[in-house]
Amino acid sequence: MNWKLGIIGGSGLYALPGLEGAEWVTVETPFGAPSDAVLTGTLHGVPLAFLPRHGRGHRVPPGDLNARANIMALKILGCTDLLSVSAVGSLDADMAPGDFVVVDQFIDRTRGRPGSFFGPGLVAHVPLADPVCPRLSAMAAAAARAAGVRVHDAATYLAMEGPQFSTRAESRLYRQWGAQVIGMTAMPEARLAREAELPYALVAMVTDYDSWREADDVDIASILRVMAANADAARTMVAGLVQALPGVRAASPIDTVLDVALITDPAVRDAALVARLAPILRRVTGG
Ligand SMILES: CSC[C@H]1O[C@H](OP(=O)(O)O)[C@H](O)[C@@H]1O
Ligand SMILES: Nc1ncnc2[nH]cnc12
Repeated sequence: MNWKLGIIGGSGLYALPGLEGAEWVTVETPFGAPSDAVLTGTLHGVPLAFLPRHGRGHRVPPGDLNARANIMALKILGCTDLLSVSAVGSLDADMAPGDFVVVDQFIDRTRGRPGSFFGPGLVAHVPLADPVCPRLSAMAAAAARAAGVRVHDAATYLAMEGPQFSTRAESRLYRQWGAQVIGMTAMPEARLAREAELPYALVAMVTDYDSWREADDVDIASILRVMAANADAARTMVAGLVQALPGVRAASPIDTVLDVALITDPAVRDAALVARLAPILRRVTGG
């Protein structure tokens, strides 16, 4: 088995019961501490590493998430692929609370969040035209369907800064932009996963209709109710997904994006930043 699936659990998904050899592991990263310890173990023979995005008990607000540490921790643990699970509001009348939406595009409206592992002294420009992994997304969609959930196979996710929900005018504007679901966390997470050469899929669980639909104004109490039901379905989806993984993981083009993305001449690279990025650069530099 050459898969190791990293799972980032969003609002309502703070643990993954039923793992064999389950252990909460504390991981330090060169970018600081992730949101919490990482639950490791195997499920149906597949190694998993589960990180509750906001920490157990939901302590970290979206704008304070250390997404670099979260992604780096899963990279350090040897994850090959990342499945992210998030609660979202719907901007599309057809995407109803309780539905799962497999996101394939993003509009990033977050502000001031550290959005790259790279920086002065080591510049990389990874492609992001197709920001998610089609293979993992398709398998997650199939597993969600098998879990009895209504699934939408593609959608654009608008990442807002939060933590407040959108005004009605913002919500209407995002609909005009073609966004179909809205959340506060998948960016810069998805772009960092790409920089870390980790194929990433996002299953968004619809909890509400956001603010554009006046009859169904978003409120946290109803979100929490839907989230509880969604979380059970998400756990069933994960169990189905790991059982459907092919025995041998074929290489993905995302595994090697840094081969062409790193632009800084090795002679002038910043040694300290190179060292900080060791878990990501090891494959490229052979170190
Ligand atoms: C509890 S509703 C708002 C909250 O839920 C989503 O978090 P996540 O993506 O981690 O499931 C949304 O982005 C907000 O952070
Ligand atoms: N309406 C909404 N806006 C932003 N994030 C959300 N997460 C769940 N519902 C949301």
